[in-house]
Amino acid sequence: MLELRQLTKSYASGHPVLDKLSWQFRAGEFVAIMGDSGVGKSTLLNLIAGLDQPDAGPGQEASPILVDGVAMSGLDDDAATRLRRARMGFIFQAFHVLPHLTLLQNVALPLLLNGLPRGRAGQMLEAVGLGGRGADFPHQLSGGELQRVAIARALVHRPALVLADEPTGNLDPDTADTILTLLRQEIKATGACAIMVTHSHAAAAMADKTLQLTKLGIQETTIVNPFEQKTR
Ligand SMILES: Nc1ncnc2c1ncn2[C@@H]1O[C@H](COP(=O)(O)OP(=O)(O)OP(=O)(O)O)[C@@H](O)[C@H]1O
Repeated sequence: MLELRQLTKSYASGHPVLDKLSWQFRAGEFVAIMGDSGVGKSTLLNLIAGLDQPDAGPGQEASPILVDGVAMSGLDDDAATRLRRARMGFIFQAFHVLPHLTLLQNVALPLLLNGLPRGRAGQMLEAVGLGGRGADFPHQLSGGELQRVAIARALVHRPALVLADEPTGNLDPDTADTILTLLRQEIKATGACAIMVTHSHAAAAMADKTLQLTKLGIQETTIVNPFEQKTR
């Protein structure tokens, strides 16, 4: 569904943050990405989202990011926007809930932009526990409630690829658990792939697999939920 081929990203300072990263993400898979602060997790998500560009030029892979076999680097701005809008859902800090729209309108936005029926917006608000709040405006919500709106909006149009950067960062453990269960159910129901960057072991334990990003590259690792460990 998503393939990274020798993906490399350097900032002006020179040394690559991501150095020839290769991985295949499959449809229906919920993957957590963990790693030390500054190792490049958000950079990786931004590149996949097309919000930032990988290194290009001699010695670099020509198509380092493929979505359903389509090279992101081969798309012009319009085509990249269409792909993002139709096929991706974002749970990023940068994609804030829009302040002048009601919660229902915020969640319905991806449906509107994709020409889809808007009925599912109300269902998604309900699924994140905000069923009665559709007419409210974002300023009336707590940080955690806003995050739930962002999650409903990211999933409402059944995207093939969900990208989440610390989606449960400002949620209490119970709400985080409910939200990740919902994310998981959605992925399993729609066959989407979700990639979640997190520092939380409890969140990572909800994923099918956890990848550890280090300076040396990316590799699968085993996460044990500390709350589920048996005491002897
Ligand atoms: N726009 C930028 N210009 C220059 N350097 C950047 C830029 N964005 C990120 N970096 C650097 O790239 C490295 C990786 O940053 P990134 O935000 O991807 O890390 P991260 O793993 O997500 O960290 P954290 O867990 O703290 O959020 C850091 O050293 C950061 O300073």
